[in-house]
Amino acid sequence: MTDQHWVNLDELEALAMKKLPKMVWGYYSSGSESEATLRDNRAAFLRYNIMPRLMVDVSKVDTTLTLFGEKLDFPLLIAPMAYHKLANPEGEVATARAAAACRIPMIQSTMATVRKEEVAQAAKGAPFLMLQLYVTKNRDFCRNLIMGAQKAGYKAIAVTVDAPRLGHREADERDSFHLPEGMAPVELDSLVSAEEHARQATGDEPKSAVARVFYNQMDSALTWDFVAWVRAFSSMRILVKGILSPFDALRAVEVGVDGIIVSNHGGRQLDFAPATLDCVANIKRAIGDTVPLLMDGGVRRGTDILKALALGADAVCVGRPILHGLAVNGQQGVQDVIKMMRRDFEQAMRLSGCPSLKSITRDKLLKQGEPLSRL
Ligand SMILES: Cc1cc2nc3c(=O)[nH]c(=O)nc-3n(C[C@H](O)[C@H](O)[C@H](O)COP(=O)(O)O)c2cc1C
Ligand SMILES: CC(C)CC(=O)C(=O)O
Repeated sequence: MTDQHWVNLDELEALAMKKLPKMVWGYYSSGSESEATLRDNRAAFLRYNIMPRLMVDVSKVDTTLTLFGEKLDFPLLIAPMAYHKLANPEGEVATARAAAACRIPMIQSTMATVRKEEVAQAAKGAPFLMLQLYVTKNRDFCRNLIMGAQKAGYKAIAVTVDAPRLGHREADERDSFHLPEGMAPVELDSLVSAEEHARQATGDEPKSAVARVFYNQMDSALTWDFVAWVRAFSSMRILVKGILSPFDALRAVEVGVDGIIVSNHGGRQLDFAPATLDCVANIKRAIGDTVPLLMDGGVRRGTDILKALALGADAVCVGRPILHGLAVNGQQGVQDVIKMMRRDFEQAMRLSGCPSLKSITRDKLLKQGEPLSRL
């Protein structure tokens, strides 16, 4: 297996592990505490089988969809992740170019290592950009960030609601995770000095610099009235990211969000939170067709996308494999990841007898333990 030749995302992951410094690999790959949720995100996909229906004309399969008024080539978005420059010197610029080339949206993290205006430039041609928002205690800063994104042409914000504190990632503690000198989440410039991100902990402080900065800046008092607060000054669409309970999903719809991202943060926040795939159907039942439903966590195969859609998701987001592609081969590596997922999703649609996204329905799936007679 060479850098150029990997045939699935597990092989790509192994290449990325070899290439990245231990501290970066630890940060990218880990989940919180015993990593039960991290593992379960993947295991949940294995709990479902797909019952193919045959003799359906699948000579053409239509993977396209319209989301927030824009056309996507297939139902995949790039999940927000911090610090792309840890994987490649071009950082989020390379990722954004790949999103544009593959005509899928990118969600940029608040903790990006490239400014949002530069990312917007690089993403020209992508269906749209979203800015993921970590809500800072300093609300003036937060308002400026949102208005800056609106001005730069971002279509939506995705407010991350599963992180009143950063989850306890033991690899980061062990490695005293910190950013290399000269690298910083640039949007936070006016709040946190570059030295602070690179500083090693002293005394009783959290050993991980990311945990320390997060603790000092982010607002653990965040509640649902935040949505109305944003509405009052911004016309951007508002999504919430990190929903697992159908009650929270209903509450989100009640306060007027434009979309929900079912997520447990890739198993990095509450350990023993349920696998996201297991939450999708319940949430879909609760909110119906009110707003688009996205999900992320452990999506690695075309059949995974098909399963998520069959359970009620409109689209999925993919996280770590994007960073692996970026680490192994920059923009081209990210494009290769997206292309492979698209090819494999089309294959899953063909072999299961689903020529359109609409035809991917719950009755194509059989959960472990369910009798065949359910179909
Ligand atoms: C290295 C890394 C950094 C992340 N940074 C953010 C972030 O800044 N904001 C956020 O809302 N989620 C963040 N996430 C969570 C992802 O958006 C997403 O929920 C998760 O990675 C999806 O799972 P997957 O990696 O199994 O595809 C991060 C995840 C990873 C692995
Ligand atoms: C910089 C971090 C707060 C980004 C994050 O959400 C994560 O590492 O999971």
